[in-house]
Amino acid sequence: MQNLLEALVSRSLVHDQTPGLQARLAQGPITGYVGFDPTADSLHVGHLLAVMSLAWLQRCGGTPIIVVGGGTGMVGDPSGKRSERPVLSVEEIDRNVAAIRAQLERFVSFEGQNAARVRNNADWLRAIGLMEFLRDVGKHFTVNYMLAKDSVKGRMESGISFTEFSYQLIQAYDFWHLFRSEKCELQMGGSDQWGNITAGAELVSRKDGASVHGLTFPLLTTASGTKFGKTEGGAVWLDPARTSPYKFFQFWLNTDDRDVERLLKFFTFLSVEEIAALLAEQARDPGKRPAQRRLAEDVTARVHGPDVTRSVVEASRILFGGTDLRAASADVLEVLAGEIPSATVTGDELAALTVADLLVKVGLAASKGEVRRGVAGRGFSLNGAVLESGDAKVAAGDLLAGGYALLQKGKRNYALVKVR
Ligand SMILES: Nc1ncnc2c1ncn2[C@@H]1O[C@H](COP(=O)(O)OP(=O)(O)OP(=O)(O)O)[C@@H](O)[C@H]1O
Ligand SMILES: N[C@@H](Cc1ccc(O)cc1)C(=O)O
Repeated sequence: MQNLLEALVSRSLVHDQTPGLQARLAQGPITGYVGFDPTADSLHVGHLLAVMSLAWLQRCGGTPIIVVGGGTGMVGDPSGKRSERPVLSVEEIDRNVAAIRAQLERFVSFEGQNAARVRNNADWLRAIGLMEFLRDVGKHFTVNYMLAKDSVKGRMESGISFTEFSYQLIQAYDFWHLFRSEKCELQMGGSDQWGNITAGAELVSRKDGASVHGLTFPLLTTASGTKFGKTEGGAVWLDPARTSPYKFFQFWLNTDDRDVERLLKFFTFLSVEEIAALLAEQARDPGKRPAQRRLAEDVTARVHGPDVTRSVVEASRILFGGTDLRAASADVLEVLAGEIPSATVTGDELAALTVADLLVKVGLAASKGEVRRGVAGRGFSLNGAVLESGDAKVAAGDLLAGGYALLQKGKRNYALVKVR
């Protein structure tokens, strides 16, 4: 079986590790965890590295524990944050926990000897009494130690509440609790989590005299310097209601050539040799972007499932040319209708409207005059065929699957009309 550290190092997934991890892994598979705080009702692609690290742990024979932070979410992690986190109500936290838990469960297997486990730290943290906590946990840390953490140092100017200052001890308690109750010996997280992870290892060592381990992965930025996972529209979410599977797919497809090798290593299970072969293919035919395509298909399938991915791949093929529209299924056109301007008309309305009316209705032209001029310049198409006249009507028999007509202005502007 593959060694976890070797697997992660070969994919440049290791930013930092505690001494002795290699030696511990040489003794056999390990139980390890990653925690996710319920700051929103969905994970975003920035969380996917953490999810992949748990999947690798399982592939290497280890037992992954997913911790959802119903307790820590009440406190707020200052790591990597320049200002205080907003306080969420307990109801909101519990709702978010349920939503992200369902997303996380898709990435690991709950079968076999090393089946994954899911834990909610609300179950142990919400019950702790303050006196007990100060005595049993707080006593093991000096304020000096806590002040030296980057998460706190970075806030010395702007200020940090006592609540967020204590966060490192709460996360430390989790690690100790999981060590005690499930023999969990490894915690992984983004590089911003290093301070919290090492505080946990410190607590286990102080209370139980045992050594446990930590591993962090790099915080991803793109070649253009932005934090990975953010677009102008904000974060790229896993929840299809927040980021449609089509936009999710496009996010990966648009990966810069300079980033694609790194992202294939991080976010797919393709072997290093398979990745090298894809890049060689890319070098031969850069226009087809086989590396980006494979990345986008692979990640979208893992997050949204193979059926949705097939529709999305097909829909993007339609917009980027080179497909026979007559072969498009109603599902695919429905995916497209969610992404491009569209309008719905009844059969009677269709019979009464000209194509020029429809182009104006969906916003591809401001007026019939614009349609006339555009048609003269062969600038509009209907279902892939250049429009010869704006006065034509769309016959029911010309409609695509699902009762759709695809209108197009120039190369890049599309709209759909759905006939009810
Ligand atoms: N670009 C990234 N690369 C690697 N890990 C990330 C990335 N973004 C987020 N993470 C990981 O996910 C965890 C949770 O992300 P968090 O909610 O703090 O970030 P965020 O939503 O990107 O925040 P914000 O945009 O408000 O800074 C982080 O602790 C970090 O370990
Ligand atoms: N602090 C982590 C989440 C986390 C919560 C509880 C833990 O025990 C571990 C990690 C984050 O903000 O990403």
